[in-house]
Parts: sequence; structure tokens; C-alpha cells
Amino acid sequence: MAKLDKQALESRDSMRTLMDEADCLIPQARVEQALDRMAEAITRDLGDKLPVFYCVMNGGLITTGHLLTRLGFPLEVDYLHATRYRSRLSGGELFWRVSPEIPMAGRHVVIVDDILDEGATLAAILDYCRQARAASVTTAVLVDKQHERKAVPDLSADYCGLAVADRYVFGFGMDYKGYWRNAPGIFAPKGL
Ligand SMILES: O=P(O)(O)OC[C@H]1O[C@H](OP(=O)(O)OP(=O)(O)O)[C@H](O)[C@@H]1O
Ligand SMILES: Nc1nc2[nH]cnc2c(=O)[nH]1
Repeated sequence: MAKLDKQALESRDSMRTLMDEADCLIPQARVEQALDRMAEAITRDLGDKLPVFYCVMNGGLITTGHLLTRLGFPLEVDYLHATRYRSRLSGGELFWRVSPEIPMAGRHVVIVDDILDEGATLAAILDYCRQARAASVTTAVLVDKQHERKAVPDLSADYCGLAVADRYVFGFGMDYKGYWRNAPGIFAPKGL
């Protein structure tokens, strides 16, 4: 097996240290409970509407997977990829990498993402869904970061699992510089 080069070794070691020292803000058990509550509410509201769920890649991947297995009704799944952080710690212009494939017109659309932070991503996706003439659009995010910097005042998701402190968080789909989307809970780097 090929050996890791010097840069890869440094990344591996610094990412291990980051995780070792990180603060666990929300352990996995609490994340799972939040997902249960979200699934219950979504089932109540959309269970007979044959909705289409759109995962916002990449961050929404883990939340979408965990949520979907809790939903016992017929639905379709698609994804879109819009990113404005691109492995950095602050957001820039929204870049659409992949548009959805299943047409939204006349459908009950559910957008699933990991985090609502400043909300520019969700606001742009909502505009897209409205222009695509969805019959209804609802939004589900695992965490809503608590601060006063929302792109649209009072922007919130229809289904939100947990509130999270105003720190850069990772885990459960959210990355730190591209790594640790696989961390089983919600974490923040020490001192950040
Ligand atoms: O509310 P906002 O401030 O707009 O930020 C939220 C968005 O940021 C993250 O995506 P990111 O741009 O990091 O892309 P990724 O999902 O591929 O990591 C996250 O998955 C949300 O989609
Ligand atoms: N990983 C990660 N992505 C984000 N996108 C917007 N805010 C955040 C955050 O706190 N963490």
C-alpha cells in the first residue's frame, strides 16, 4: 500500500489532534432524539403528500440518511449541491455544483440540510424551489446556529433538530476543513 506523503501525514495528525481536543457540544444520543422528533413532525405533516426530499450535499448527507430511515411513508429522494464555505470556515458566494434532477413543479418539496447558519444557502435554495413552481416547500435542518447574523431576518427552518452555540461546528455531516463529517455528534474545535 502506498505511503502517505508528508502533507497527508501532517493533515492526518492535525485532524486527530483536533478531534482529541474538541468540545462535544451535542452527543450522538441527543442528536438521535432530535432526529426522532423531526421525523415525527414530518410524518404528521407530510406523510400523505408523496413528497420529494432533496438532500443539500455535502453537509446534508448524514442528516438526510438518518432522517429518511425514520420515515415510514412513500417518498422520493434527490439531491442538490450548493456550497458557499467550500472547506473554509467562513461563507462566500453560493456556488451551485449540481441542480436537482427530479422536477419540483407541483410537488411537495422538503429540503434537508445539516446546518442553518447565516441562512444564505437556504434562502437561495428556497428561491430556486419557488421558481421551479413547487406545490409547497418545507425545510428541515439538524442544527440552527444561534446568532443575529441571519441573511434574512428571523429566517428559520420548518423542522429544526437542535439549537447550537455560535461556534464553528463539525460532525454529523458538517466538516472541519473537509474532515470529520463522520464524527458521531456535534463538536467544536477547542478555542474556536
Ligand atoms: O446558513 P449558511 O451560512 O449559508 O451555511 C449553511 C451551509 O453551509 C454548509 O455548506 P457548505 O457551503 O460548507 O458546503 P458543504 O455542505 O459541501 O460542506 C452547510 O452544509 C449548509 O448548506
Ligand atoms: N461545518 C460547518 N459548516 C458550516 N456552514 C455554516 N456554518 C457552519 C459550521 O459551523 N460548520
